[in-house]
Order: sequence, then structure tokens, then C-alpha cells
Amino acid sequence: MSEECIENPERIQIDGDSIKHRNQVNLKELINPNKGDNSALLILNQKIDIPKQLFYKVWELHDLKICADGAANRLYDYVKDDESIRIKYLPDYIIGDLDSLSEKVFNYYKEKNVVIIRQTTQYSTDFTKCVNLISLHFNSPKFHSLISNKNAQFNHGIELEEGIHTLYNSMTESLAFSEVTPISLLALGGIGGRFDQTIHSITQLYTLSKEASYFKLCYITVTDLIFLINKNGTLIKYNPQFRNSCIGNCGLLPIGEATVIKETRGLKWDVKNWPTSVVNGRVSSSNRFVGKECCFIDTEDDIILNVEIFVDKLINFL
Ligand SMILES: Nc1ncnc2c1ncn2[C@@H]1O[C@H](COP(=O)(O)OP(=O)(O)OP(=O)(O)O)[C@@H](O)[C@H]1O
Ligand SMILES: Cc1ncc(C[n+]2csc(CCO)c2C)c(N)n1
Repeated sequence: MSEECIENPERIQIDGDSIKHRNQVNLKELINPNKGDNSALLILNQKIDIPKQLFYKVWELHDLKICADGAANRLYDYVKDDESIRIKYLPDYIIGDLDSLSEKVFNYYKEKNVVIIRQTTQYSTDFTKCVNLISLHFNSPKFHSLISNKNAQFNHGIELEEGIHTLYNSMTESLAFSEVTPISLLALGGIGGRFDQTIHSITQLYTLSKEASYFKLCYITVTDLIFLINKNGTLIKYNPQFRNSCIGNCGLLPIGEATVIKETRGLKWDVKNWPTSVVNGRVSSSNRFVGKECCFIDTEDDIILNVEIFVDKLINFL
């Protein structure tokens, strides 16, 4: 079959119910998780730059808050000198090799009984340590009994080098993925800044999709939401007012591997049988959603989607 590309009007009706799809993503739920999911906000080590109102709202909307190492400095600094606010926004965990966590911030959160776990391995990033910890938090009774041991143990009884990874690996042996409650994971600070860190963040989308698919990971930045679209048909749903006010352009980005976009429905430029590849310079960038309430993306392999967001407007819809 030969490739096609058509240009649609600014709004078209797409009947999502009549399209066979294996996966579904609700755009708003990437930020405001479905109540049936477990949810976590992961703060990575970059200056927090989203508007304060939005940050505090997103904080409230997530069950668990985790700082990757020096991200705790960023959280501490975000509230400037307002102690009455700082005390309200205590993370549940700080984890990492602790090379970037300042002594002042370490002492502050330690005194407030935040669980601070040191993991010294230089064979995984603090990001991965966080992701393993989040899964243990929601799925491992053994991890909970370690953490809740009131006899203050060194490093909460977790082996210093890679105890979290060891606990995680032994937990996954007996974990039936299909029975695990989905974890909505919103990550702040993983994109932009240092490029190797940014690419590492993208690898996590693929890794979790393959190895821990109960995670629904999405990055939020001041300009974008970035997440993975599973192959073989995904319906992306949104409220029309939300789309009109908060959403701009989008890009279908075959970062991990070249693929074929079998079909899209509801994009400004809809394609069929469209080979896409970074190497060959064929990427659907600067596209946008024109389906009134949904659009459909069907690819032969997983692909990354970025969706432009207007952060100042988002707060009105959360
Ligand atoms: N500039 C950045 N851009 C994107 N993500 C970042 C950046 N800096 C840190 N991060 C994320 O925050 C996490 C914690 O940051 P931290 O400074 O502790 O990094 P790290 O894991 O010690 O890495 P490195 O030793 O390479 O600096 C990192 O694992 C990474 O996921
Ligand atoms: C092939 C290879 N490349 C780089 C590193 C270094 N490294 C990877 S993750 C990490 C921790 C960052 O906090 C460090 C230092 C390695 N171990 N193996």
C-alpha cells in the first residue's frame, strides 16, 4: 500500500467508539491521575520552572512525592524563604547517591522525618533508583516492613550500594504485571538541560513500557507533555475546551526506532502507511490534534509523542 498524507480542517468529528484500539490515553489524566491508579510525582534535579499554582496543584493530585537526590535542593529553593509553605511540601522520599544533595537540605528534610535513602551504585542513575523505589512502595510489603521499622536503622535497613535494585529485582520475580495497579508517574525536570540526562529520560519511557508496563510515565515541562504511544492503535481522548485552551502542537517522534505510522485519524496532517525515521529525516513534527474529542494513532512500533501545553491555562482545568 502506498503512503498518504491529507490535510484536515481545523476541527473534525472522530468517532472514537467505532475505532478498534488496544490502548487509550486521556490527556488530562497524564497530569490529574485517574483515582483508581496509584500515582507519583517524581522531581528530578533541574530548577523547577512551572508556575507555582500549577506545581502545588499537581503535588496535591499525586499520592506519592519523590525527589531524585539534588532535586530536593530544587524543592527546598522553590519556596524561597517561606517556611510555612516549605513545611507543607515535604516529599515522601529522597533517594540517590546523595552527591548533589546539600548538607543544609539533607538536615532539613531528615529532621522532618522524610525517608532519605542513599544508593551509591554508579551503574544506574538516580532516576532509575527512584522508579524502582516507587514500584517497591506500591507493591512490596517487605519494603514497607523495612521502612517502617521504628528502630532507626542505618539507611533504613537498605543495603548502601544497590539495595533498592536488589529488593526490586526480587519483588519482580513474583509480580504478575497484569494484577498490578497502574502507576501514573508524572516526572518533572527530566527533559531539557543536560542532553545525556534528557536522552536517559527518553530511554526510561521505552524501558518501563517493556519491563514494567503498569507504569504510565509522562514528562511535564513548561512547554510539553512527553509520553510513549504503544504500538497497534491508541486512542487519545480530551475534553474539547481543554484541548482548545491548553494544547498546541504535537510531534510523533520515532526516537527509539524507525517505524511505520499505519494510520492517524484526527490530526491536522493525517497519514497512512507513512514510514517515519529520525535517520531519514521523516518525522511528523508541528502537527496538531483536530479531532474534536479524540484522535487515533496506529503505529507498527512504540513511538514518542510530545504535546505542546500552555502551562498558565492548565490550572483552570485541574
Ligand atoms: N540537566 C538535567 N537534565 C535532565 N535531567 C536531569 C538533569 N540533571 C539531573 N537530571 C535528572 O535528575 C536525576 C538526579 O540528578 P543528579 O544530579 O543526582 O544526577 P546523577 O544521577 O547524579 O547524574 P550525574 O552524576 O551524571 O550528574 C538524574 O538521574 C536525572 O534523571
Ligand atoms: C558504560 C557506562 N557509562 C557510564 C557510566 C557512569 N554512570 C552511569 S549511571 C551513573 C550514576 C549517575 O548518578 C554513572 C556515574 C557507567 N557506569 N557505565
